Amino acid sequence: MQIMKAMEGYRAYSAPGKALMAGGYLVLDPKYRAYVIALSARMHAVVRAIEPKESDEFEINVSSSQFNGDHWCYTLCAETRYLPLEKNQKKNPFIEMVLVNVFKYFQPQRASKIEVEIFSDDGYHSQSTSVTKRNAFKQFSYHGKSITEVPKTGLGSSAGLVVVLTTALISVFRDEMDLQNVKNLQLVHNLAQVAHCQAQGKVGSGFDVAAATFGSIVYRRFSPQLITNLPEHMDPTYVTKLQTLVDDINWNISNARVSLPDGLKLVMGDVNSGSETTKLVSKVKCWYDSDPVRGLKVYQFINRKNEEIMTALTELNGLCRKDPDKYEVMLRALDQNEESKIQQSPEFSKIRKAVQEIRLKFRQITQESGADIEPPVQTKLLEACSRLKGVLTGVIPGAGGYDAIALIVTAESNLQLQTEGREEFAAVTWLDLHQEDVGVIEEAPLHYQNFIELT
Ligand SMILES: Nc1ncnc2c1ncn2[C@@H]1O[C@H](COP(=O)(O)OP(=O)(O)O)[C@@H](O)[C@H]1O
Ligand SMILES: C[C@@](O)(CCOP(=O)(O)OP(=O)(O)O)CC(=O)O
Repeated sequence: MQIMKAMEGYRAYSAPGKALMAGGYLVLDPKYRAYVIALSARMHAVVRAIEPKESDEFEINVSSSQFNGDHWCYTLCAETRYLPLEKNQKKNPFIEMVLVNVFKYFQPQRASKIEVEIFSDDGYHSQSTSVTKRNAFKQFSYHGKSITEVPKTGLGSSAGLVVVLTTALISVFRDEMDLQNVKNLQLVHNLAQVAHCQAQGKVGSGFDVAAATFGSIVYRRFSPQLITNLPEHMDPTYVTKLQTLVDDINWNISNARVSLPDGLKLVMGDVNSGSETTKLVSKVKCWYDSDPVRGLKVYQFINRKNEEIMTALTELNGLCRKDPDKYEVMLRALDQNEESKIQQSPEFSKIRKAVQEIRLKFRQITQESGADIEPPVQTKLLEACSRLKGVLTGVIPGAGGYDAIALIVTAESNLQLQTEGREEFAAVTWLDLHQEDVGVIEEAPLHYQNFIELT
């Protein structure tokens, strides 16, 4: 009772990370669709508005205490058109751009102090020297370094942060924030895309923000001009243009919810190095532009294969509902690595063949563009993985490179056990993650209290 009282006025939200299983590079163009899996690693925000304030200045304190006690303290007010100022000139462009856009969109007048606590699940960062703290509901890792210094695994921490923080702040300005309501999700998504693009200083495809909002989806992007056409923040027309963009314009994105077929799960293996997506993207763009006719042909080929994968996954979803016995036999064949039986399943064969063809094309692009999309060491690793029991297929998700690998495997398989002590898997840490259907959700504020260090 005492605790419940102390939690009054708090709200909590979480949003998932992502793995782009099919559609890397192509998804930058609205012509092509991508298959995006939302992950169980989540970013969390607990928010409380303490009203009202004597002055007309809002004060927004954001803390991320897992990262050596990181915190940012912003002030802003209507007179300065909600330009956020950080007390100690500490930079966090993602937090800053969320504040700019949410405040400009809502134009709140009655100043208040707002406190937000950010938490992030383990999957987002390498955990080498962290300390675990837990309560009865959740546990988080605490690092001795600041957020910019802890190595990332590439699951989309900034997109998760932007989505969850946007949601938390909207909940301060809106009484109703039901996240089952599509309109509310669209509001979160649109504001978060604008903030994320502005913070990154570029317009990516936005699949990470879409997955953090909507969950596992087949995604088609918005036209980049929707965001690049916005004027500067201080332009007097920014507010109305932002409001129109967020509320009235059809972004034409696709975000149809998907789920891996029953009995299959996603496994991610961190290879502990990482790649710079921006550099890879610009090298691939140069390659494409050097011969656009050929580039288009290659993209169209890869796109057909991406679509084949998506169709086969849908067919598997149907099969496991219509003929669960047959489906079960197929899964057991995968579990036992019985090649002749696996080949009798047209869906499994289609997925494996399409992935092989896509990977082959990306290896060619790797050679021709100099962008390490599938470097030989990752090819070797994926080949070794494909020989393990229970593995349907595997890719280097997203932009590829030296990032984590993603495998689709049977729910029963245990890769940790199969790979332990084996030389060819020495570089891999299997991440404790799974696919999740849903995007941003409301959480119980009570679950984020009184964390105790494990000894
Ligand atoms: N837990 C967190 N607390 C505060 N800021 C965070 C957190 N996680 C991510 N960020 C912000 O996102 C940035 C990382 O974004 P980015 O380089 O795009 O990585 P990613 O690929 O994981 O999204 C950090 O430098 C920081 O500004
Ligand atoms: C090349 C891309 O299509 C996919 C990149 O996927 P990653 O998952 O590698 O992305 P980051 O988290 O931004 O590093 C670019 C894009 O879609 O924006």
